[in-house]
Amino acid sequence: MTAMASPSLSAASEEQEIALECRNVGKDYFRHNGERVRVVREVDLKLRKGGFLCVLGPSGCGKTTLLNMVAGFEQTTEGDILVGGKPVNGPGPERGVVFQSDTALFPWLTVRENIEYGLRIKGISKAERRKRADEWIEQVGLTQHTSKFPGELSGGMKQRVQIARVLASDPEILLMDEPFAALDAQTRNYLQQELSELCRKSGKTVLFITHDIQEALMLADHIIVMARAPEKNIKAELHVQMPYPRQRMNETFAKLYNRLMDEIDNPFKGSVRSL
Ligand SMILES: Nc1ncnc2c1ncn2[C@@H]1O[C@H](COP(=O)(O)OP(=O)(O)OP(=O)(O)O)[C@@H](O)[C@H]1O
Repeated sequence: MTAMASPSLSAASEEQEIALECRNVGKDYFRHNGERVRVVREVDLKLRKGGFLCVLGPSGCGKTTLLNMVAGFEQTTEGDILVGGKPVNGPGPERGVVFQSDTALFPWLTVRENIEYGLRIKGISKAERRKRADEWIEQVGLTQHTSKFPGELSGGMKQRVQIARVLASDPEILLMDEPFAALDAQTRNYLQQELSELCRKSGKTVLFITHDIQEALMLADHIIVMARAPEKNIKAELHVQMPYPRQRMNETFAKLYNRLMDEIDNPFKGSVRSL
């Protein structure tokens, strides 16, 4: 493994269209005692259109904070975030967010109504809403459950509704914050395959947060490893060249898994490592 300095981490070569760019992004929070804490530090990255970037790192390293800034839910303290070349100043329809928890669904609306909701806000006609919602319901395998309420669904089904709802609005970038973390292993594996296939078919750009190395290796074409404070956030990057659909039980997978494991376990060495 070679350590190498990288002034700007890049999931995109210069000639590829850039969907998302973070330039020296930092975020401070203030503790209840007034102490200022920098939780995101000097994040530089580029994500190409159609790319699948996983941000991997231990609990508390600032993954969700970074995603929230890209989503426009939080402001940066330092640096800039650009989506499609335009600065992010708040949430926008070109970014669709899938959360870890199913509380993002409206419990009083059916599966179809939940998916139609965002389309209604956008002023899309009733017939078109119905058509789009039903197409996505089918894509995520919920046709038998169209008229059920979230309370009548399993955790995996609810996450599928969230994914369908976001994809039905046709955002350019999908921002996913540990969307499968609360699911059992079997459902999680199944949904990873499903998501990977959906994203490849639709050509969506994805920023996906996880602390699960296997999940990152199943999904991403590019992985960045974040470290906890006080170091600079990004400590390593990996371009994953395994073909899709991926198999967990092969030698390359195991090798990359071990490299990432080492990287997460090891103290930060001061320059970004290319794995
Ligand atoms: N609103 C806030 N005010 C103060 N500190 C915060 C706030 N939100 C997050 N933090 C702190 O910022 C740090 C990073 O939190 P963040 O949720 O981004 O980490 P994470 O890597 O996503 O963790 P996890 O994997 O556990 O979700 C943590 O130490 C957390 O306590």
